[in-house]
Amino acid sequence: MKKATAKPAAEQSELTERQEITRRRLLGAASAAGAAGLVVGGAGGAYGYAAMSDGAPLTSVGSTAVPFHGDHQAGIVDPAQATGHLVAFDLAPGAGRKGAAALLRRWSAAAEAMTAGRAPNGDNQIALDAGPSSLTVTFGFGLGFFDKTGLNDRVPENLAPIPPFSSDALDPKLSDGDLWVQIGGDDGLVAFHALRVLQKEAAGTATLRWQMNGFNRAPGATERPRTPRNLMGQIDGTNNPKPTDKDFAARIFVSGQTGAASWLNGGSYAVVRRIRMLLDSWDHLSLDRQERVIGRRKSDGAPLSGGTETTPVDLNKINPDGSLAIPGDAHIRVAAPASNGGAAMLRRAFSYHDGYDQDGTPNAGLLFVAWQSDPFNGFIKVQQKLDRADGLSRFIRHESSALFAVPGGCAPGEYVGQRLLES
Ligand SMILES: C=CC1=C(C)c2cc3[nH]c(cc4nc(cc5[nH]c(cc1n2)c(C)c5CCC(=O)O)C(CCC(=O)O)=C4C)c(C)c3C=C
Ligand SMILES: [Fe+2]
Repeated sequence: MKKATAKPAAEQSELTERQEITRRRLLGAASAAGAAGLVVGGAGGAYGYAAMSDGAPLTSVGSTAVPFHGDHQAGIVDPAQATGHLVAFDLAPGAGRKGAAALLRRWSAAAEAMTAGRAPNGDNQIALDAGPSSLTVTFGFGLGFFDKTGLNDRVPENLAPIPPFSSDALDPKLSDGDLWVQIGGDDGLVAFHALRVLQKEAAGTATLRWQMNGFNRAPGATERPRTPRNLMGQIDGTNNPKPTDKDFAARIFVSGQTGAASWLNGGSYAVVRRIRMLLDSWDHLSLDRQERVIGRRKSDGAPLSGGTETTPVDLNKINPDGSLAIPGDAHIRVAAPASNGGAAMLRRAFSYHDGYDQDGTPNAGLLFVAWQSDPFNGFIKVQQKLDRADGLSRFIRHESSALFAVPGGCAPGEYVGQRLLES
């Protein structure tokens, strides 16, 4: 990383005139390219960052920074980046509340520096030449965290084990965990750098339980910002709740908690499921069958009830032959809030590919991350329905599962989770 060059938004006035001009140009170019291509950070927006060493600005990809500080942690509302690492740790015996607090303080300091494009303490220089590249680092707590830190009386009521589903094929070694870190960045080295730094900071306090590596399309790969595609080739993420929806904050972020769980206000719950795609079976389906399994066209994501990608789905539309335009077991029918008493979540996924099994089948699929203020009225309710009735079930396998309480964001000088660990 270029040392000590990126500034948090509050310190923008310290930028040199040249940096400021470049920053404005980057922001102007980004807004001209369309809002969908911009990150929206926890504190109210990404800022273009012109890291300078020899007078040349970084590209817009490298120079874009997502503020670490804010009401909510970054990495929830921002578009998923090109590279993602999901990592779970278990607290070491004896680490306790004091050790956990010190770790969160170290992690927050390192994350704050790296997301602003600065080198963290004891840097390993993996990302030395790069700007922040939309790096986000998001921290969450699993049920075991509260037990090992003696904070059982502060467990929020919705942080309960996810019930089993009939189609589950879960690997316990790849599930759960005391602490969770989600890292996302638009540059692979920047994301790996963050992973290594945080892993080193954990030494002696927490051990790695599982790690999953994911990816998405890189910014600039399409002629205009588009909804991501998954490894089945579908446009995936269209009907997510939008920050402009009037109930968006209530659906995604925890609020109104009093007493023991008030530390979680401004936070959220993350459900993490590694879902393998049975791609060989999927590829045998005709395009027509594939589209009817989801209920949308593959080419442009338009619902089979008509229109374009963003046209509202008409679940009641009947074809001329009397059949439902969106089949009865189509994924979007079964998953829709209208079919689940209004239950909704914000899906922010990465694809993964971990090589091939011995029989040649690809070990690939979706690192599904769903954000909601109440997992029982979000992921769990919808998955209970999908488990019974989704036409997509035959082509996917849930292999890992975890639920984390994700605290709200922190202010400068604070660390993530401080309200829990120090009150
Ligand atoms: C429990 C929740 C969900 C799981 C698990 C899930 C897995 C999964 N989904 C796709 C592909 C698509 N999903 C789409 C829409 C969609 N999916 C869910 C929930 C889960 N998906 C919801 C709530 C919705 C929105 C439904 C609606 O209101 O219309 C789509 C269509 C495009 C979109 O709206 O995002 C695709 C494609 C895969 C491949 C998958 C597991 C691997
Ligand atoms: Fe889905």
